[in-house]
Amino acid sequence: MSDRMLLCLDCGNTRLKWGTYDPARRCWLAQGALLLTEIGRLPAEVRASPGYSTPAGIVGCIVANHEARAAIELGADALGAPLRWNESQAAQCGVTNGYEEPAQLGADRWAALIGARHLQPQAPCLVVTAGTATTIDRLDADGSFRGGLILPGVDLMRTALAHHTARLPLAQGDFQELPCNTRAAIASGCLQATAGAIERMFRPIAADPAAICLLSGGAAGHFAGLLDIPLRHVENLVLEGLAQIAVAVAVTDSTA
Ligand SMILES: Nc1ncnc2c1ncn2[C@@H]1O[C@H](COP(=O)(O)OP(=O)(O)O)[C@@H](O)[C@H]1O
Ligand SMILES: CC(C)(COP(=O)(O)O)[C@@H](O)C(=O)NCCC(=O)O
Ligand SMILES: [K+]
Repeated sequence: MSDRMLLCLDCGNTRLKWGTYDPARRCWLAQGALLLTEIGRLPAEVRASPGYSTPAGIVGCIVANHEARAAIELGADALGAPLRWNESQAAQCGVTNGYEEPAQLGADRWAALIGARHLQPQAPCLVVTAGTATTIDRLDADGSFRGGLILPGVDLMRTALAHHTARLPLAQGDFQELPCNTRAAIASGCLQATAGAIERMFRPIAADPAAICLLSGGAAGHFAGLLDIPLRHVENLVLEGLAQIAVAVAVTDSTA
């Protein structure tokens, strides 16, 4: 396998997250994020990052629209490295996919499950990514993805209330146990809905002392403190999975 750097790209519905990965030392050189409106800056950002050299390859996952996809493909051309979009599959990197139609599972959820499998190989995991949407996915200790939930992300919940009611503002309130004003009631309701769904999904695995919830995504910090379950925060679990996929792909390509 080439020891050259690999670039991983996770394009969600709000932001493009990127990371440069050193496969020889198995560590990140740099990570960053751009709003979808800033995708054109990707080549410049990545080139300016610590330890940059032309990547041997780029592995990405995308759940955003065609415009974002086309812009990223242009960026990959500018960086002079081949780009491979990873899709959800029936099995990959030690994870098997329990979805009725494996390809229907969001490619970001799939990569996050692979990241979880790598970081907690022996444990039953609840894999939570809190972004535009919040996803709550169950991964058993043998690597089987058993199914999961899609909720509006915490910001989307607040936005939906503001857009579809006459009297509710776009609230930025703090969390309160028993809110006594509208802003705190909205903010706390959205956070409790999310935390409650996570804790409910954790219940079936809670008896296993190794069971853990892996929490990632840009909105994770809003409710992490509310969760009363074993928790590990991972800065970007999707990128962790993409790095494992990129290494596996590079091995396959070099032996083909
Ligand atoms: N600087 C920021 N810009 C945009 N969203 C942010 C920022 N900081 C935190 N967030 C939160 O992160 C969420 C986006 O997280 P992210 O994991 O990038 O989502 P996605 O994968 O859907 O693009 C937003 O909905 C918001 O709650
Ligand atoms: C659920 C999602 C919208 C999450 O997207 P994100 O919050 O990361 O932008 C995305 O994973 C998706 O479009 N999934 C396809 C449907 C599915 O997973 O069943
Ligand atoms: K998500």
